[in-house]
Amino acid sequence: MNYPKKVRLVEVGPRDGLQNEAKPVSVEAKVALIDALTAAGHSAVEAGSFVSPKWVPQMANTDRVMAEIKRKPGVGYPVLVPNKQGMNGAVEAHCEEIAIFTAASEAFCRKNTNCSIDESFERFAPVLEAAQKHGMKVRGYVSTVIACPYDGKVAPAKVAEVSERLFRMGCYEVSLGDTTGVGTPAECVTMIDAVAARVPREKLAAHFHDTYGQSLANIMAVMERGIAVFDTSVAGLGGCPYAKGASGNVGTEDVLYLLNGLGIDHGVDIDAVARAGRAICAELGREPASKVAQALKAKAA
Ligand SMILES: CC(C)(COP(=O)([O-])OP(=O)([O-])OC[C@H]1O[C@@H](n2cnc3c(N)ncnc32)[C@H](O)[C@@H]1OP(=O)([O-])[O-])[C@@H](O)C(=O)NCCC(=O)NCCSC(=O)C[C@@](C)(O)CC(=O)[O-]
Repeated sequence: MNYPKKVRLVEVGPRDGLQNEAKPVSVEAKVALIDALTAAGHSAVEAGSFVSPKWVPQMANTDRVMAEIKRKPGVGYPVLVPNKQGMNGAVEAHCEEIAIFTAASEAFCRKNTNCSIDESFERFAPVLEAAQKHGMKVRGYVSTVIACPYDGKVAPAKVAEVSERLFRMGCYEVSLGDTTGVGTPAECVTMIDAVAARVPREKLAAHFHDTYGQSLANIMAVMERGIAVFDTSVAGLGGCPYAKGASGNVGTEDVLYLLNGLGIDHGVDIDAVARAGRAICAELGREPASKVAQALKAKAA
């Protein structure tokens, strides 16, 4: 097997994990979660979004979260920014990294951000300009890289085209999102290879949701194709407000357990992540979705 020796995880639980939860989560609980995930050894923790509070109410307190977290040197705390207005919020909150997001399918892009794919890039232009001015790093997301909940199957060539636009625009990394978690390993490899023909492989990350239980198999398949950055969510929290039925991101604990078994370096303490997961699940009044988190919870009881 040709796996990377080292993998970098981007913990997206505080943003992707929480954005779909109906119960409002306090600033204090979000700050405690982000600080605990940082202390667990993560080098990137996505901390929130500067989007419309009418569209995604759960992210409305991101400015206060950014003001209160203990920012550890060397750790990235990206926030989602869809447009200039969101960028103004990120600048005011002294964010050092943002993530811009679009999709490979027109229907999802419109449902998610109320604009076409081309229009999303028009919105990004002033955002990138401001990011350069303020010395902020910019990550890019492409949603619906396998299928769209409205338009069906998505062509790998379209994913490659959108990814290349983000990369050429100045994103240091492009994260490829199987938003609804429908992909299987063979489809994911085909998609990754198509994108890697236009964007260097080492600039790509994979963002899998576990709706159909394929995410660990997909991670193994794309690791063999040279992908070494994965977005994961503590306790397997998550879903997308604009993709009905999509379940959580692949659980951080599940991925750490897999990587530990393969002897792949990652720098994150699985028990500390699991404790952070139990705390936020208690706050939400729900059980962890991640299988490994469930097993560790039973062991700890
Ligand atoms: C993109 C917009 C803002 C366009 O929304 P819009 O309605 O088209 O924007 P608008 O410019 O016409 O403005 C309308 C109202 O929104 C306000 N507004 C406008 N922009 C902002 C802003 N930045 N922050 C706060 N407020 C904003 C603006 O001030 C105005 O307020 P009003 O006058 O009605 O009171 C909206 O569609 C939106 O917020 N969508 C939510 C997008 C989102 O957060 N989706 C979930 C994250 S993406 C995801 O989960 C996928 C990913 C990344 O994880 C990968 C994967 O799995 O696929």
